[in-house]
Amino acid sequence: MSSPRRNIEGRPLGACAASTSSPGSPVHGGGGGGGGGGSSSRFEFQSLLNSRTPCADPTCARLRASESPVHRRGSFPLAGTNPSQASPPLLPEEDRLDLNPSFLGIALRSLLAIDLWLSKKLGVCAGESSSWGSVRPLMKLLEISGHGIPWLLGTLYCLSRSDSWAGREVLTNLLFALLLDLLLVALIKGLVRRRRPTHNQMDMFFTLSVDKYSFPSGHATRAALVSRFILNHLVLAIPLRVLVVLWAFILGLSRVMLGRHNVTDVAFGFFLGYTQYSIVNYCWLSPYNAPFLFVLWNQQ
Ligand SMILES: CC(C)=CCC/C(C)=C/COP(=O)(O)O
Repeated sequence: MSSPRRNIEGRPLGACAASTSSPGSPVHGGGGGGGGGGSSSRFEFQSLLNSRTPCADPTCARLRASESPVHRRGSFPLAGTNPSQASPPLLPEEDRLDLNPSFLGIALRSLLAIDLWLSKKLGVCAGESSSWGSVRPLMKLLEISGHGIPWLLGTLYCLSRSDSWAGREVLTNLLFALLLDLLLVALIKGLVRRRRPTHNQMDMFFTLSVDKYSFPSGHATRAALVSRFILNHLVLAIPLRVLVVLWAFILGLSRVMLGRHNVTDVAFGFFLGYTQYSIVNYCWLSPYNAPFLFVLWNQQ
């Protein structure tokens, strides 16, 4: 929301004084009982508020000029004409606010342009006729390996078969992690509403309505979350650990290669999944803090 413009004294700045105002009007600080000298800035303030027509007087012209983008930065000479009233050369408040967004805006736009360009370049399996179209079936197999349904069903199945407390505890937390992931990804997708790349074919297996949006990649969040979870809670030999990390990385890359996502969707997905694991670890469910859950599993 833009704040009302202010003059150098921090007062609200409306449009300029009317060139149509009579010499006796308060605009000129003359006549009508208006004061000269010491009270001129008060009249200037009134005139700024009361008129939106172009101005002729030089003080007002300077005020107008200060509002133009060319003059905004570093233009301070807006104080009253009396040198004793000169304010310190501070940037008007709205100028200080505007400098950052414009820099951020340029940086973001550049990042998005690079993102779109790179994603299009990497989308080599986006269709059967694409340059790597023959690898598409393999990429789609990878897609299923990171889909929410197999992970949820697999975890529930293992939970029903688990006969140790330790196993149940780990699986309960994996289930919690998967559900939290689905919720957060759906929430962010619904809020951000970034469309999938135009070269994507929407032929994905079992999607939710928010999955028409691409930011962040749900497969990437799951890949990061699940792989971090596995590495921390399963005792695996080194080659298997490397395989888990490779799976997560290739799954993320395959989202861009299939044309499902832009690079930033996947990058943010990895970050989100990594962070989600920290949340799950922080809220770790155990028979001590969530006994009802474990009693429930026991009754199965
Ligand atoms: C229906 C369930 C349980 C999960 C949906 C899984 C899904 C289709 C996610 C979309 O992933 P991307 O955002 O990576 O395309």
